[in-house]
Order: sequence, then C-alpha cells, then structure tokens
Amino acid sequence: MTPPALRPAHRPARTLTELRALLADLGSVQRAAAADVAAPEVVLHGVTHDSRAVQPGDLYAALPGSHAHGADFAAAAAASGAAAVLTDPAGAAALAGSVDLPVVTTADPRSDVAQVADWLYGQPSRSLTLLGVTGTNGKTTSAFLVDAGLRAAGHRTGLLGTVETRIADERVDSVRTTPESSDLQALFAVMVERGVTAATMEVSSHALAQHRVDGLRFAGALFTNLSQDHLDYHPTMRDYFEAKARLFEPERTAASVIGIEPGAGTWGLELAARVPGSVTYAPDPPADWWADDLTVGARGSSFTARGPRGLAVPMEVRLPGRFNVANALGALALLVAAGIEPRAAAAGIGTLAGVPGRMEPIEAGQPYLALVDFAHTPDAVETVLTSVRGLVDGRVIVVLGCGGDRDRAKRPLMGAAAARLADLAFLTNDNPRSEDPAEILAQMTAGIDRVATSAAKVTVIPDRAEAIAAAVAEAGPGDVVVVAGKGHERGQEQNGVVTPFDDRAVLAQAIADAGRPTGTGR
Ligand SMILES: CC(=O)N[C@H]1[C@@H](OP(=O)(O)OP(=O)(O)OC[C@H]2O[C@@H](n3ccc(=O)[nH]c3=O)[C@H](O)[C@@H]2O)O[C@H](CO)[C@@H](O)[C@@H]1O[C@H](C)C(=O)N[C@@H](C)C(=O)N[C@H](CCC(=O)O)C(=O)O
Ligand SMILES: Nc1ncnc2c1ncn2[C@@H]1O[C@H](COP(=O)(O)OP(=O)(O)OP(=O)(O)O)[C@@H](O)[C@H]1O
Ligand SMILES: N[C@H](CCC[C@H](N)C(=O)O)C(=O)O
Ligand SMILES: [Mg+2]
Repeated sequence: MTPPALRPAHRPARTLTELRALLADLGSVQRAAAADVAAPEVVLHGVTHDSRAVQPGDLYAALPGSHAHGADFAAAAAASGAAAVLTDPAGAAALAGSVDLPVVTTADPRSDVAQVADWLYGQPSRSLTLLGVTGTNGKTTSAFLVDAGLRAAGHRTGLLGTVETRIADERVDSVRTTPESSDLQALFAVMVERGVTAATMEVSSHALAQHRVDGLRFAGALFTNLSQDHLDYHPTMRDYFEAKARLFEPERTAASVIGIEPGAGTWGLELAARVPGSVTYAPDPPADWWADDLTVGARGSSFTARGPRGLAVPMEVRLPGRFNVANALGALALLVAAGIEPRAAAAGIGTLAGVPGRMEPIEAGQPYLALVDFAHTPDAVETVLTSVRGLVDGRVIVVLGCGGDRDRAKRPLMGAAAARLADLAFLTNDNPRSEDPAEILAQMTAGIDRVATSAAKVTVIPDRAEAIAAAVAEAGPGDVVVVAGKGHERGQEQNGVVTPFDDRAVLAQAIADAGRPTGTGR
C-alpha cells in the first residue's frame, strides 16, 4: 500500500475563487462572475490526485486514467473531507448531482493540477536550487553523485528518485521514481520548511508525459542517454525521446547538460543541437566535458575532467565501471552549470562510496568479484557486462531476468546481450507480475543466436535463488558474478503478491553456503 504523502506543517489556505482565477489565467476556465462566487467561500488546504490520500480541505483532482476515471472515487474523496473537485468534462458529467461538492471543470486537469499544486504550496521549487536528471540509464547513480557534490558545496539537500526520498537527514523508501505533481509539490514545500536549499530529482519519461513536473523551475537538468525501454508506454523511441526532451524546454530549465557518448546512439547529439547553450559530456573528446588521463579499476576510476574555458578538475569516482566515469562527468558538468564551485563539486563526487544496488560489491570472503546491479535494459546489460569484462581476468557470469507487465520488446535483446557478452548466463525470474514467468523466459531465450551460442553457456533456472546459487557454484578465483535487474529492490512480485527477496542477501547467503563445508569456489 502506498504510504501517505508528506505534507507541509503549514497548511496552505487558498479560496476556490482564487483557484478559478488561476485557472482563468492559465486559459483553462472562464473567470467566474462575482455573482457566481460561492458563499460561504470554500477554502482549499491541499491537493491530491488520489482519493485514498485525501485530507480534510483538499482539492481532489479526479483525473481520467487508463484503468478508471478518478470521478469514480469522488464520493470516497468527499467522505474523507475533500472540499472541491477538479476534473474534465467526462468526470463532471459522471459527477452531476451525485457529489455534494463544488466541481471545477477543465479540458486537461492532469496538466492543470500540476500548476495548481505549484501555486497552492507557494511555488516551493523556486526557493530551491533544483536539479533534474533524466535518461534511460544512470539517473539514480548520477542523482546520488550530484547530491554528494551539492552537500560538499555546503547545501542542505533533498533527493528524490527510484531508491529513496531524502529530506536533509531523513530518508524514506520511494514508491515511484518521480511522484505525482500533487505529492511532489507538497514534498518540496516540506523541504523548504525544513531548511533544504538544493534538491536533486530523477525525472522519468512517464513523469514528463504525465505533466508531473509541470510548474517546476530547474536550475539545471541532465540527460544521461537514451536507449530502448518503456515501449509498453511510449509508442515509439521518438515518442520516448520527445517526452525526455521536454525537460530541456527553456521555460523549465536554466542550464542543460547532455550526455553524447557515441555508444549510446545519436539521441544526445540531437538533443544538444536542439537546446541552445547546452553543455555536452562523454568520456572522450570532443564533448565539452571529457576524462583525460583516465584509469579505470575494480573499485573506481580517477581522471582529470576537462571542461569548457580550459577548466581542468582532478577527480576520483569510487563507483566501478567506465560508465560511472560518464555518470561522474555528467554530475560534475551539471553542478558547475548550476554555479557550484568545480573543486567542491568534484570533492563531493569523490566521497560517494556507493549507490544501493548499482554495481554494489558483495564481500563474503570469496576469491572472486560479486556484484549486484540494476541493469534491466538491453543497453545497461551490454554496458555492465562489457565493463566488468575489463575488471577481471576470469569469467563473466551473469544472472538476469526481465520484469512482467513491462516492455516485452526488450526481453530478447536482454537475453541476447547476456548470451553474447557473458561466459555463463543464468536466466531467471524478475518480478513476473501478472505474466507467466515461463513465457517471459521463452521471450528472453528467443533472442539468443543458437548458432553462435554453446548450449552450456545459457541455463534457464526460473527460481531466482536457485539461479544465484548455480552462478555462485560456478564461480572461481578471478571470476565475476553479476546479479542484475533488481538492485535495491526488496521483493519479488508475482500475481499481486510481493515476496521478500533481496539479491544482496541471497547472493551473500549463496556464497556462504557454497563455502561450507569444503571451501570457496571451484
Ligand atoms: C502507466 C502510468 O504511469 N500510470 C499512471 C497513471 O495511471 P492511470 O492513468 O492508469 O490511472 P488509473 O489507475 O486509471 O486511475 C485513474 C485515477 O484515479 C485515481 N484513483 C484510483 C484508484 C482509487 O482508489 N482512487 C483514485 O483516486 C488515480 O490516482 C488516477 O489519478 O496515473 C496515475 C496517477 O494519476 C499514476 O499513479 C500511474 O502510475 C502507475 C501506478 C505506475 O506504475 N507508473 C509507473 C509505470 C511509472 O510512473 N514509472 C516511472 C518510471 C519508471 C522507470 O524509470 O523505470 C516512475 O516515475 O516511477
Ligand atoms: N551511464 C550509463 N550508461 C549505461 N548504463 C548505465 C549507466 N549508468 C548506469 N547504467 C546501468 O543502468 C543501471 C541502472 O542505473 P541507475 O539506477 O543509475 O539508472 P536509472 O536511470 O535511475 O534507472 P531506472 O529508470 O530504472 O530507475 C545500472 O545498474 C547500470 O547497470
Ligand atoms: N523502474 C523500472 C524498474 C525495473 C526493474 C526490474 N526489476 C523489473 O521489475 O522490471 C521499471 O519499472 O520498469
Ligand atoms: Mg532510477
């Protein structure tokens, strides 16, 4: 169940008349004549898009959805104390006469509710240095690096993303990568109340497409890369790109930083050409920011970041893999673009010892490298397996699955990448959700080139713990085992039931079990 959204201690209080005036200014409704203003005046103390989260005095935004219409839940919202409803014409028609609340109707309430929440909570993002991170892979990692840089520069920070939500020293698990606009604006209001001065947030393509971040003002935004994912939601890669590109519109974002690593295709270059004044980065020149004197190791990398106007900043990043050099460069470039002193930013980046579930080493006394990683796209699987190949002399062993109820087209590509780039691949379950796990695994193996792949190389073991144990049983000195796809997740979801499952604990246990009683490894 979704935990209740955080709300500021100081409740806003704006009238329905003021709300109508705002919506009139946005061109969404006609300005009410004085005679039409309700008496007594309705006062709004909050806003939510979810009837289950309504608090007394809230505006309930009854939004059209893909499963239901929010209007279906307006009676429940009223019972919880909602003061008014914002909805579309279909919602208003459904509500006519059935709910005893004032109803404000606009053509696109999903877009309007973001503006309303920004206004109701006093435009909190404008009191923060707000930095946004988008892209297919590397958002969470980059956001953690940016946050470390902001803290080193003396900011009291907030962080929002897939793994956790942080308000200065308080941390809670995140429900989604980017919250709905009503929850997001309330969260920023809480941050401002608690003295946060700068915040970093991951901005998903779903969030951009669904107007969740409308109304926010970003001091800077970062585009990491774009490759295949979420084609269950976006009709084409171009639609997916255009959703991400919205973050870089000049009215939202003051400074734009764009990854243009050649391996990630040409989307970054296209975006950089579109955004005047944008700054680019990649491990190699001719990007504006690149890594000189680069040394990549199993525990991290060191290099000199070369930037615009002859800037040269010595850097260490304590996250393994060459792709984390790109993430560190992007973080540095974003921080500098937002006015942070480069050496403070670099020092902060160098303090980050790890990101939960991203290239996270598991140390259980074994004579090989064991990593838990969140790769769950074809590009991430390829990037991670290529990267670890350079870190060890031995074999690359991977455990990997694909989530149910998500982009099906990526499954054969992920299976193919694992078979092509690992010495041994164990294909297994990863959150089958409502789908048949055997069918998901069949789609993964369908991508494997049978001619080029020996039968011994790929093993299908649906039970994830058994697959991890099988990988560990194969591992010997100098090898690397990568357990990919679930990262920080703590559950395996099937048919609506989430069973506790943490790759990090299961991998550590498998290593311990393999070491008993005859010693570790082969
Ligand atoms: C595909 C998607 O993004 N769907 C979002 C969309 O849902 P929807 O249009 O299907 O809504 P619906 O279920 O038909 O319900 C209609 C309305 O009734 C409301 N409702 C529903 C039930 C109820 O009891 N009371 C109530 O008020 C809902 O809040 C909604 O506003 O609008 C809802 C809010 O209005 C979102 O909560 C919902 O996110 C769903 C839960 C979701 O799983 N989203 C994921 C895919 C997502 O957003 N992921 C991204 C990125 C992931 C990544 O980077 O890999 C993220 O930012 O997390
Ligand atoms: N710059 C990068 N290029 C390619 N792959 C990367 C990059 N950074 C990270 N990855 C891979 O992608 C995985 C996910 O990384 P991370 O969680 O930082 O990205 P994300 O964009 O936040 O993902 P999600 O949208 O699922 O939350 C990592 O575990 C790693 O395998
Ligand atoms: N934010 C990603 C996470 C996927 C992780 C993987 N474990 C899965 O379940 O597919 C998504 O919802 O697509
Ligand atoms: Mg993320």
